[in-house]
Amino acid sequence: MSSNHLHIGGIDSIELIEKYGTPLFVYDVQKIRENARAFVRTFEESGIPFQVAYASKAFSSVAMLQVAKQEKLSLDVVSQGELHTALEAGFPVEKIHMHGNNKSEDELRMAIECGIGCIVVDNFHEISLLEALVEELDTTVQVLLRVTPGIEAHTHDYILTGQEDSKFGFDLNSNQADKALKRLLNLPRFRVLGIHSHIGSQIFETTGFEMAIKKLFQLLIHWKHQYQYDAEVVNLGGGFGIKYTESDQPLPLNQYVVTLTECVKAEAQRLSLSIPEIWIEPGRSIVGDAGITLYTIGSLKEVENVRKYVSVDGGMTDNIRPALYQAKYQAVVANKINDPLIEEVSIAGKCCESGDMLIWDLKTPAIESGDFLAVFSTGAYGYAMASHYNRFPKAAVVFVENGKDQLVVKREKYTDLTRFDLSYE
Ligand SMILES: Cc1ncc(COP(=O)(O)O)c(C=O)c1O
Ligand SMILES: N[C@@H](CCCC[NH3+])C(=O)O
Repeated sequence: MSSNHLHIGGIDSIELIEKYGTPLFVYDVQKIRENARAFVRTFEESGIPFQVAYASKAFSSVAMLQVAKQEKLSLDVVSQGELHTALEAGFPVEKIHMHGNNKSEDELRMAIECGIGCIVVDNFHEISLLEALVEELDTTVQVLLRVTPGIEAHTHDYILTGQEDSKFGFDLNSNQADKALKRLLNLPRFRVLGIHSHIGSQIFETTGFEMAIKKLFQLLIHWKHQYQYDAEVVNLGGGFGIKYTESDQPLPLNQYVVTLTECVKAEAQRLSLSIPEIWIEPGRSIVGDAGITLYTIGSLKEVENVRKYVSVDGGMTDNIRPALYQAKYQAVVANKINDPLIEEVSIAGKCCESGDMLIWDLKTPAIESGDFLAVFSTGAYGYAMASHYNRFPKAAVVFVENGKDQLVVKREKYTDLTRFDLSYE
């Protein structure tokens, strides 16, 4: 173990590189557990019945979902593939919630047939599909109604979801949500558990959540008076921000829950409504800061008086976020963590795209080819959004915990890339 090497979960990152190669995603499992427990513990302290559903879109793999299961979380899936992964992981199906703005009949059938806990209904087309399916399968289904509360959270436009002009959910202002509820209440095979709203992702302030809660409670009191309908569940979605760089100032995770539960209690009291069960769906805030990506540094190019490009053996294929959202990341040279920072470089990926840049203007020690770069907080929407662009095989994923490392997703081989190709001679 060298003191000049980055250690992750008590393990020397360079030893991990020697063992598994690069690019490599490494997750500190203890950190995942701490994040999950911060949410769960704070809910327990609030006295409000709750579910913390891990949004598996942030990082879905069998091992990850097994950790979520061990932490007694529920699960949010948005596709048949995510549901399949959950079932492979042995995740309790009654604790799985299914999302999606365009769920196919096949997806809905699979969800109902496996006994999913609840389907978050997004639109009228889906209600029709579900209606036919529950008749055909002679069964019942529990649903939440996803509404768009008309809140503009302060985050990147592409990760906003709660505004009126959105592809997700039933709009509150045009009475779509009322129409959907009325329709569902007339369908005896449907049990409407309550409502769902998700205002966006990577949100630091609690104001947006509080505004959403107020809007949702206005809806609940209206529904109570108008349709004698009492919601059992209010799902407030995910979106809790994490620290990527020094300029990010997220709240401690428990603080989000304290604010949400206090606001719920106050609204329920003000409107004389009983306190519903509160569900949340954090993804990024459970796995984001638990993941680090390790790369090998290859070519170096100096554009005189402009910048120095340092290229790594991954890039937009394992982390599309800088290209997609101008996301910023912090990184260190993993084999020189105590060396003085004397250079300023920009980290380029390996793809044939000028936009494949991971970090601009990073302060580093003197860099040489063969050094290793560790990019922090890549645990969410990194591997999950990985692609095969330029036919790069997907990276491997390793979990570290209690001083031990374990491969949990194998590195793809070149033969995996042509596995589905058929010849045309
Ligand atoms: C409906 C829903 N729930 C939960 C999440 C998870 O969000 P985050 O990873 O920001 O917590 C998302 C993604 O933004 C989402 O669309
Ligand atoms: N994928 C996005 C967040 C949106 C995900 C879910 N609605 C990100 O990397 O930040």
